[in-house]
Amino acid sequence: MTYDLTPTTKIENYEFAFSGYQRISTYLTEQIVNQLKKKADVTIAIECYPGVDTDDLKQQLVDKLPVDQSYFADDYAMTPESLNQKVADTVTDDRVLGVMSHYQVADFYPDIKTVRADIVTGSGVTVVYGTGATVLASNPDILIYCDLARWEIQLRYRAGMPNWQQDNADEDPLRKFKRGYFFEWRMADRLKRQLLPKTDYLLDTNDKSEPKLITGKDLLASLKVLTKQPYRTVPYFDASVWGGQWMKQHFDLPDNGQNYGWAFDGVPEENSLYFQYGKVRIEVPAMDLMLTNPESILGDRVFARFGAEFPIRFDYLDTMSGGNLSLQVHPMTEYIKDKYGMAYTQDESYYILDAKSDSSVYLGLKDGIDHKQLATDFYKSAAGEIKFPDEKYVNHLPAKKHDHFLIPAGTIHCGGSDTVVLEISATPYIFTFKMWDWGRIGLDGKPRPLHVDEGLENLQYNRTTDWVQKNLVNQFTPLTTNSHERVERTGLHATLEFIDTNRHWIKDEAVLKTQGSVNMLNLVEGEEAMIESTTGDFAPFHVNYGETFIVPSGVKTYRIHNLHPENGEIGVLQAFVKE
Ligand SMILES: O=P(O)(O)OC[C@H]1O[C@@H](O)[C@@H](O)[C@@H](O)[C@@H]1O
Repeated sequence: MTYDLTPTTKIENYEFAFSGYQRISTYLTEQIVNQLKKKADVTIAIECYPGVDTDDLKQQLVDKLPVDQSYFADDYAMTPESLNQKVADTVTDDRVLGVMSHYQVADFYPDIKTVRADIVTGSGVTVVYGTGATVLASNPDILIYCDLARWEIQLRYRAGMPNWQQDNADEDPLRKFKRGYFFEWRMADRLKRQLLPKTDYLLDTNDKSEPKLITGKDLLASLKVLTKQPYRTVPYFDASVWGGQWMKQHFDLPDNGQNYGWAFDGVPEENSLYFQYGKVRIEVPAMDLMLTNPESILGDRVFARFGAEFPIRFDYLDTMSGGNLSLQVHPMTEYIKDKYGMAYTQDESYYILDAKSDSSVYLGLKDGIDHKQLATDFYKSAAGEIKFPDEKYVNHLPAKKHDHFLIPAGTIHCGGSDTVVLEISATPYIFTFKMWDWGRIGLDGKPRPLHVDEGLENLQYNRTTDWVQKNLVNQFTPLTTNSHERVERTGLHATLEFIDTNRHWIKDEAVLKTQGSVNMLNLVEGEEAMIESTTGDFAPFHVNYGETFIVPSGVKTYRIHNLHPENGEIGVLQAFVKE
């Protein structure tokens, strides 16, 4: 078996799952007719995640229903000019970074009394659709939620989709993404959290030509299933200026004509989930699970600390036959809080999944360097006057398979070429202050944005060679050894980072504890393994080499079974939030 690109949870008992607008509109028409037998006036609200194709929705669904009047919610939102004024502090002028917004969708509908009254008094069948439909029609007879995954939104941005209420089809996709990340998705997720528990139907609009409809109850029941068993998110892959060829070969990825640098496999804020209902497969954002079941997934302790946010992120950085990442720094906790409104920072680590003889990691400063000169050289290299003399300032360390480099925020770092990194980090991932990008241009033909000022403000000058070796490189502590397994703690940094990682080398089988936290794991050595319930509560769950999987806190204990003991030990990396 190779890496599964479409991990799917099969749902056995469900009411129905329809695909295609025709089938969906026929069904909804029947529901409207049924409602009309009970009452004279029926209101339907179709709430849309920003990015849903509302023209399509109108033509293919709204116009096909027996409707007396329809309202496109977005038409009643404030003008783009007023909206931009209102969110200027959140969106900012930076190309990459904004400030986490506190907005609610309703904040952008300041003047809707009249239309609300019209909707309430309208006779016959009224449909309100768009982002903010439920702000206009807050108590509909039928509520439909149109969902869309973040990766699909990003692909649509790149293909020219504007942001919500904007006319920015041609804008830099980095800026569109920033607007989504800091503003639109936060606001939409807040509304979604209120609506999912009461929605009558979920419309999956990821595939424009083949939308799918299930009941809200079935969605909630399906999400509940995942709170009691291991599961995987649907991975996605993206090219990068430094990207490599390893994932293409090892994960059997389609040829994209260039490279794959990134794999998002274990970023619950961005990835999605697949559920199978008979012949119909539904895709929903993995955020839906967080928004509806945060305590069961995270565990009380982690939920109390992070709220409905999944705090651990696994992703891949593949530079095999590619280039170096940028030389970079992440913000310290106080800085990210004060400047970007984030509750915790981008603490990281690089687990080396595969390497060549020349693989390396840049980590921490050298001893005895001149700090002023360092800053001058960063500015000069940013201005294109010199090539940054990294060998003068930054440690360049050899990296081999199964090494683990810890990268608490404030530490200068960079992954070298010819390396496959499994990044095991805190969830934030765009707070990267690039300080030197090796003088190259990005895939879009422009230099990638540098943040030298911010980087210098956060650089920890005391993290030099000795400290780095003693604190950040292969800090392995043996925990237990028995006839079935060897367990070692491999990271992350003991006091500076909140994630712990244990590595289990399993001969035949071993029982793991969730440690009162959600667990995120990856099979870092061995072809395949089976995750089994110690209490018979879930069916055996199969994992292949390199797959990231999640075990909810409530599972408490689970067995990992080496399916090929004759081939030697398997290695499993287990991450959790430490006590
Ligand atoms: O920023 P580039 O050079 O693409 O580096 C790739 C990535 O490296 C990782 O360590 C993370 O810090 C990411 O936030 C970063 O974006």
